[in-house]
Amino acid sequence: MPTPADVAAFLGTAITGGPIERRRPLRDVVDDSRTLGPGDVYMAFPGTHRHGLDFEDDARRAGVALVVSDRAAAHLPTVVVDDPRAVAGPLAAWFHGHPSREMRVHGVTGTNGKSSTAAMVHAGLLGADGRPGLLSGVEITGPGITTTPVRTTPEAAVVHRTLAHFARTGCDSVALEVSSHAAVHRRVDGVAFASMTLTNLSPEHLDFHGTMEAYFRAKASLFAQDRTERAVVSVDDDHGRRLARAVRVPVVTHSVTDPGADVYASEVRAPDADADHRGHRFTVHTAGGEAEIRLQVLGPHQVADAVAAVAVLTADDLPVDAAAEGISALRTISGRCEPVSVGQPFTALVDYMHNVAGQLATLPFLRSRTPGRLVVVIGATGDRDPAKRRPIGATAAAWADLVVVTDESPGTEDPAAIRAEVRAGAEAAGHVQVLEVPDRDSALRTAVSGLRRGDTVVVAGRGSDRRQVFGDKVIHFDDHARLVIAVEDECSAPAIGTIQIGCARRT
Ligand SMILES: CC(=O)N[C@H]1[C@@H](OP(=O)(O)OP(=O)(O)OC[C@H]2O[C@@H](n3ccc(=O)[nH]c3=O)[C@H](O)[C@@H]2O)O[C@H](CO)[C@@H](O)[C@@H]1O[C@H](C)C(=O)N[C@@H](C)C(=O)N[C@H](CCC(=O)O)C(=O)O
Ligand SMILES: Nc1ncnc2c1ncn2[C@@H]1O[C@H](COP(=O)(O)OP(=O)(O)OP(=O)(O)O)[C@@H](O)[C@H]1O
Repeated sequence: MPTPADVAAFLGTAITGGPIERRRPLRDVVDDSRTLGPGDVYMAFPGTHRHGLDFEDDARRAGVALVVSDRAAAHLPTVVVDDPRAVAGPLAAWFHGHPSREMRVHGVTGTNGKSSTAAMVHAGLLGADGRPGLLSGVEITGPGITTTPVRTTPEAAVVHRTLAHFARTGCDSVALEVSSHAAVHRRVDGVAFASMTLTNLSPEHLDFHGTMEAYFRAKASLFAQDRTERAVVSVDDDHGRRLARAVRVPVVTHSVTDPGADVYASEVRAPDADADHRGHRFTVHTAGGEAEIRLQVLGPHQVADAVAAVAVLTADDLPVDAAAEGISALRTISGRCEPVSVGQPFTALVDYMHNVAGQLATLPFLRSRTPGRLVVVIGATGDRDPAKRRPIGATAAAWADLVVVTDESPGTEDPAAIRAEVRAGAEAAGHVQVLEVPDRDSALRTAVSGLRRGDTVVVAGRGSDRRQVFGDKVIHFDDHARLVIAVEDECSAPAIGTIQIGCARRT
C-alpha cells in the first residue's frame, strides 16, 4: 500500500506538521470525516458551508495518518496543495492503481436520461455477456455490491474506490453517470473514459451554474481529449450538435429521427394503449448492422436513451444484436415511468420528471394513452432551481385533468411558498382542476381517489429517491411503495350501493 511519503512524492510537495509515520501503509483516500478509518488519507476540502479541517478532532480520533488540504491542520501531518478537489481524483486513481484503465468505462451525462441511459448501457453490456458494473444515481451495482446512492455522482474518492472494487471483482466494463456538479467539483477527474455520452441539455441547475453557457461548458469539459477516447452525442439536441462540432475526440452521433446520424432509430412504434406496461419498439441502425429493440420500459424518451446506449456499445465493438437483446431485456428502471400493478383497472406510475423537458418527454405520451382522466402529482424540490417551479406547474396543467400539488423535499425553504409557486403555474394555465395537498401520502390518496379504467395517475418528481429533507429532518418516503398502498386501499374501499370484489367496482 502507498505510504505518506509516497503520497507527498505523488503530489510533489512536502509533509508539514506531524508527528508523521512516513512509511505507514495507508488504508484508503477518504473525503468525509464521517467515514474515516485508521491509516486513511483525509482529503479536507474547503466547502461552501464547512471546511474539512473543522472536523480535525474527528479525524484524529479515527486514526487518520495524513491530511491533504489547502492549509495545514493544527495537529495532523498535512500535505498542503492549492486546490484539494483538483488533486482528489488523480490521487485516488493512483492510490487504487488506476482501476478505470483496466475496464471500459462509459460515462453518461446530460440534463435528462443519464440514469436511464446508464442502465441501458449496463443492460446492453450484460446482453453481450460482459461483466459490467453500474454507478448511477439510481443504483450502484456490480459483483458482490448493490447499494442505493445518495448522490448522482459521488465524490472522487468514492468513485475510484468503487471502480477499484469493480476491477478487483472482475468487471470488464462500467456505466458511470456523471452530473454537471460532478464535472465542476472534479468528482470524475482521474477516470479514463472509453466514451462519454451527452443525452440532451435543457435549463436545469442554473442556481448552481448561473447560465446555460456555463452549464454547457461544465458538460463539455467532460469530453476533453485527456478524459475520454470518444464522444457519443445526440444530434436531436441543439447543444448536442454544438458539442459534436466542438470536441476534439472521435464523435459518434445518434438520433431518434435523423438517418444522417451514425446510430439512429426507424419504425418507432408506440405500444398499444391496452398493452399493459410495454414500451416502444423500433429498429436501430448502426454502421455494423441493425437490430430490433422491444423496450419493456415505458415512455418515448426511452427510445432516445436506448439509441444512445446502442451508440456507446457498438462504437466499442459490441455486436448490435447483443446490445439490442440486453436493452430489450431491461424490465424496469426504478422510479422511471415505473408502474404500480396491483390489479387495479387504471394505470399508476412513478416517474422522476422534475423539469419541463422531462415532463414534455412523458406527459404527452401518457395523455395519448389515457382515454379517461390524467392525474399528475407534482411538487418542486427546495434549495434548487426556483425558476422552474411555475413552468413545472404550467406544463403539468397543460396535459392533465387534475394536478395535485404536494411537498417534495423542501429542504431549508418554506414548503408552502414552494407549493404556492407550483400551484400558481398550474392555475395560470387554466382549464384544469388544481388541488394543494401538502402531505405527500394524502396527496397520493387524493390522486387515486375515484380513478376508473382508462384513467392514469403519475406521481412525479422523486422517482427512486427515498430521502426528503424538511429543514433539519430527513424523512424516508418511497413514492412507489406508498402508491402501491394508496392504490390497494382505494381499490378495497367500500363503495356505497355497490357490491365490490377487489377493484372490480371501478371497472
Ligand atoms: C453544490 C454541491 O454539490 N455541494 C456539495 C459539496 O458541498 P460543499 O463544497 O459546500 O461542502 P460542505 O458541505 O461545505 O463541506 C465541506 C467539506 O466538509 C466535509 N464534511 C462535512 C460535514 C461533516 O460532518 N464532515 C465532513 O467531512 C464534506 O465532505 C466536504 O468535503 O460537497 C459536499 C461533500 O461532498 C456535498 O455533500 C455537497 O452536495 C450537496 C449537499 C448537494 O446537494 N449536491 C447536489 C446538488 C449534487 O451534487 N447533485 C448532483 C446531481 C444533480 C442532478 O443531476 O440532479 C449529484 O451528482 O448528486
Ligand atoms: N432522453 C430523454 N429526454 C427527455 N427526458 C427524458 C429522457 N430520458 C428521461 N427523461 C425524463 O427525465 C426523467 C429522469 O430520467 P433519468 O433519471 O434517466 O435522468 P437523469 O438525467 O439521470 O436525472 P437526474 O440528473 O436528475 O438524476 C425521467 O423520469 C423522464 O421523465
